[in-house]
Amino acid sequence: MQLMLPAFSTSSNDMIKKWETMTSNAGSCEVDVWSYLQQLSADGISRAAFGSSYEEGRRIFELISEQIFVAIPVINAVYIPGWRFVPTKANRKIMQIDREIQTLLKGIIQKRKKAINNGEKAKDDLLGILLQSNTHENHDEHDKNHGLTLEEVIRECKIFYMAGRGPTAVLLTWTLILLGKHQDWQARAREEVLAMFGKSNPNFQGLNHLKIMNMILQEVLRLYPAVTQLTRMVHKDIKVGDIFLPAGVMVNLPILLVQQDEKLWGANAKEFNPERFNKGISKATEGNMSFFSFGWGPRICIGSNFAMLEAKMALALILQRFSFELSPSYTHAPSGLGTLQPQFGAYIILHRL
Ligand code: HEM
Repeated sequence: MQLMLPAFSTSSNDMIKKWETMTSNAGSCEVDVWSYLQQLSADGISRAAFGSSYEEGRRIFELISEQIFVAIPVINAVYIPGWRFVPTKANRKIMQIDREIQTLLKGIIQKRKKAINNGEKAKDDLLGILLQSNTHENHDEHDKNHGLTLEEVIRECKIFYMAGRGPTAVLLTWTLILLGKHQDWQARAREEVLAMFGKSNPNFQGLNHLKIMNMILQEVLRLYPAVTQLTRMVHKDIKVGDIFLPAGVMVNLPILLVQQDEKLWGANAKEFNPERFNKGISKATEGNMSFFSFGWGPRICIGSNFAMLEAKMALALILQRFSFELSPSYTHAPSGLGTLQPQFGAYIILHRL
């Protein structure tokens, strides 16, 4: 994870520089932080996973967003087996975008493979790690018996790209909104950051020791989980408590509802109170399975440490340089399509420190 820190630092500092320019005249300005944080998180995942900056990978991001936009109505429609192979307008668009993404990613991968074959050291990013493990395992990219095929490497990169860029922006956005509203917690978080780093660039060890910030991020994840629900299929008949679940049944796990349930979290379940995480997650949950913003079990999010480190880096840099409050033009309207997003943006007033 430590190797990813320079990527997070570069992306966050790029965003901070833009905000500094915007506040340079009046000392303060109103910003819709949602769009900046989406770009920050896209940039972070791009640099960390592909070593390419957001600017270079912009076309890929545009394509993935376009594909999701076209695919959502198709996914939400009544399921008909084999329908996705019927050449409807939407299906043809999805396939065309897919081909374009594959071509772009193939270009990046092939450039890297050439460099590795020419004796260059593999880069310390996800793609570099996948390709290097493949050069040991698999000298023939079409040999399906060893290592990953080129298509599989592409698929892995695409999953990372898609799974990694959205939720961290969501976490950071709700954090700024809540800290904009709860000035006492913003002040406590800033005090901790300044005591740890002063105005210097945050380092890995320091970020891992920010207790107040960790409590704040846990509480934001509890109240505004980026992924609001999970679905699982029951594979064999099972009894859970008094409920019998036959094989084949789909079960919905409503993360958001469980994490705000008063029976599990007490009468103040819906209030923002990071203090509840003061003694860690197991104390806060009293041993219940009531906090699972990153999922649970074998399919738990593999990017949770990545997301927390990126969020801490960005938040520490913001707190060092700005104080902020909610703008009167902010409308609170969390919307749950895909991830839990602020439907009308996240308008914050930034003040230069
Ligand atoms: C605050 C940020 C994030 C949240 C709240 C989050 C949440 C989740 C959740 C709820 C799941 C589903 C787990 C399950 O089915 O049990 C998941 C899966 C996944 N996440 Fe994240 N995630 C975040 C950031 C990231 C990042 C930054 C990456 C990549 C670097 C990432 C990569 C993945 C992948 C690849 C999966 C699929 C794992 C699998 O199916 O085996 N996530 N995430």
